[in-house]
Amino acid sequence: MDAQTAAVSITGLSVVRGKTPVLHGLDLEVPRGDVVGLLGPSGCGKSTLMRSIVGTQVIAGGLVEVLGDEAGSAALRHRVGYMTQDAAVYDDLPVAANLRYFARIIGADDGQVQRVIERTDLGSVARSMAEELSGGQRSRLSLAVALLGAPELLVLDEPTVGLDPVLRVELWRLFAELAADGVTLLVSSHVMDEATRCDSLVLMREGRIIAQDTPAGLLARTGTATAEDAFLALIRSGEEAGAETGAAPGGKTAPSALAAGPGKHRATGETP
Ligand SMILES: Nc1ncnc2c1ncn2[C@@H]1O[C@H](COP(=O)(O)OP(=O)(O)OP(=O)(O)O)[C@@H](O)[C@H]1O
Repeated sequence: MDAQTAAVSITGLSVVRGKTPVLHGLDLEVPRGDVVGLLGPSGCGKSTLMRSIVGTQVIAGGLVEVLGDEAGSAALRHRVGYMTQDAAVYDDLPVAANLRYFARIIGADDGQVQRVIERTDLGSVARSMAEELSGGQRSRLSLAVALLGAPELLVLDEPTVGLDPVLRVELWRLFAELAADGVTLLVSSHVMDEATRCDSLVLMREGRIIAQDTPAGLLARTGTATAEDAFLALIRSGEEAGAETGAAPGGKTAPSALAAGPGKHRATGETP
């Protein structure tokens, strides 16, 4: 996969946060137009990987290329949307005013504000204060902010956390609609049952990618029925391989599934 087809191309990404090595030489390719699930237990490095992709993370080594440009470069400002775990909206502003504010910052017009309100089905609460929104509406407002500027890549950090199953299904339906329009989505979650909604899955553990495959491929390869069991089977096989070779557990247990490709640029970020 080259830069024409890959939305994200990462080679040898290492990140140290504080004094702790958090990512250990990751290789990753995200195909354009796919919904890619980034799954793994809390603390495994999902947010750090996402921050590296959107260019807000200082990296210790490696190459991160996004839509053919260096991660975090000005050329990507309108092409990449990022939704962090905490809703970054103003509680004391109405929904529409929040969106108009963020639209001004990136130079998007009011037509775009209207478009993302419709897209995220927030029309009925457009005049409500953000603090009055339900959890699901608040998540959709954060998503609406990320959608301003019509990004080609959406990086969504645990967008469904804290939502009930019905709202989660609604949000995943919206992700599928966006992907059908050609948007690439990288969506993190530690809810394994969301895996089935993705075109492909990236499983992480302890700062390493232990598998990248389609949901069906992952189940077939591990002989399991759920993503959760597949994850556990991969960990077990990694530990067994580690015991045989003397390698540390949690290392790459499925290197053949990793489609590493040549990144061209070194990513630079703003925060450690
Ligand atoms: N500012 C920081 N300084 C030092 N270590 C940090 C910092 N932020 C995160 N870490 C550590 O980096 C590791 C990866 O954190 P990260 O937030 O990327 O994990 P995550 O998989 O997204 O977790 P979660 O699912 O809980 O959000 C964790 O061990 C965490 O403690």
